Amino acid sequence: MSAIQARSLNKRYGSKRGVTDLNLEVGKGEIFGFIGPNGAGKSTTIRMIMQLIAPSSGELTVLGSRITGDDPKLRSRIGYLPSEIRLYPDLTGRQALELAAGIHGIDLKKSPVLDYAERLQWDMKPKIKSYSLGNRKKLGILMSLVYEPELLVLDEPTSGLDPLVQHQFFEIVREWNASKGTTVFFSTHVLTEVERLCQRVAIIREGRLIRVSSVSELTAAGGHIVEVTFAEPGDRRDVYGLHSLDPAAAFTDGVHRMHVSDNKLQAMLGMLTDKPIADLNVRRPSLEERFMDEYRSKSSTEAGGQ
Ligand SMILES: Nc1ncnc2c1ncn2[C@@H]1O[C@H](COP(=O)(O)OP(=O)(O)OP(=O)(O)O)[C@@H](O)[C@H]1O
Repeated sequence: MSAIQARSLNKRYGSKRGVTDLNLEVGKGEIFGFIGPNGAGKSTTIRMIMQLIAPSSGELTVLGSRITGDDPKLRSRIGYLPSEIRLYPDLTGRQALELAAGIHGIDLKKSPVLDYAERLQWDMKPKIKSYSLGNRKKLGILMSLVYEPELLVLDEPTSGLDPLVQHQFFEIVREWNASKGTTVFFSTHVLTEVERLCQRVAIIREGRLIRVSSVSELTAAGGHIVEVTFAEPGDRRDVYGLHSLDPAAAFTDGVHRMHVSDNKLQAMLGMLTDKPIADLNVRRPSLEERFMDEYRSKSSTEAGGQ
């Protein structure tokens, strides 16, 4: 059974689009990334999953329940981290966490969340109103985990966290997913996070899903990046005819950079064998580079009127 299933899901805000014809399936136990630029529709999708806003049309099923209205029982099975956290300002961090645990009949002292608080270097004594953005975020993360939900829905969980804490957070999510089989659906702008953590990823742009695939497929399908520094200085693209294999071959800071499909790699390397090479790097594109490619290709398709 899927953890999340959307069929022809639409959300309009008056005449403005939120998301359009969204079809998405997230399997139970998956760690699923949801990426796209500002205003793409990530939070809109997440808010529909959390029943905070109603779809304009289409079907949405979460943990086997079709969403038709307010379903508090279903919501209590989902841990949610909103992009902007609003909490009781006069409670201390610990009191807020105790409150969240108590509502679900959980004894905070026996919960792994206290250990996670330490790993996230979170000070639970101050009042929430004195917390920095990062500390608020940590509290939000811990509150989403405290009652051991079946599904974690996280809207940009790492924004405002420093790199060490981000790393700890991802370790915790990975452990939680592995030990409890919790499904994780999270939105982010940080593609390296998706690459490190997710099995699959959906890319949304201007309210429409433009791709859903495994992270490895997305990077593998992108051919190879060949970066060459020649022993002779300066731009050698014309001299060595590099444009014949990649018309968009670039030259920056002494490095020639080509993007070639898998079936042209052999020809590219063959062409380089008799050239004076000082450094050569052949690699799969990063998710970020693939993501930019996806964007460019969709933009040019649309620009072509299709
Ligand atoms: N309450 C609202 N009223 C009107 N329009 C809205 C509302 N919320 C979102 N929108 C519009 O819906 C579209 C999708 O916004 P959404 O917040 O879902 O994007 P997002 O991908 O989460 O962006 P970001 O990365 O900036 O958080 C945008 O065009 C936005 O302006």
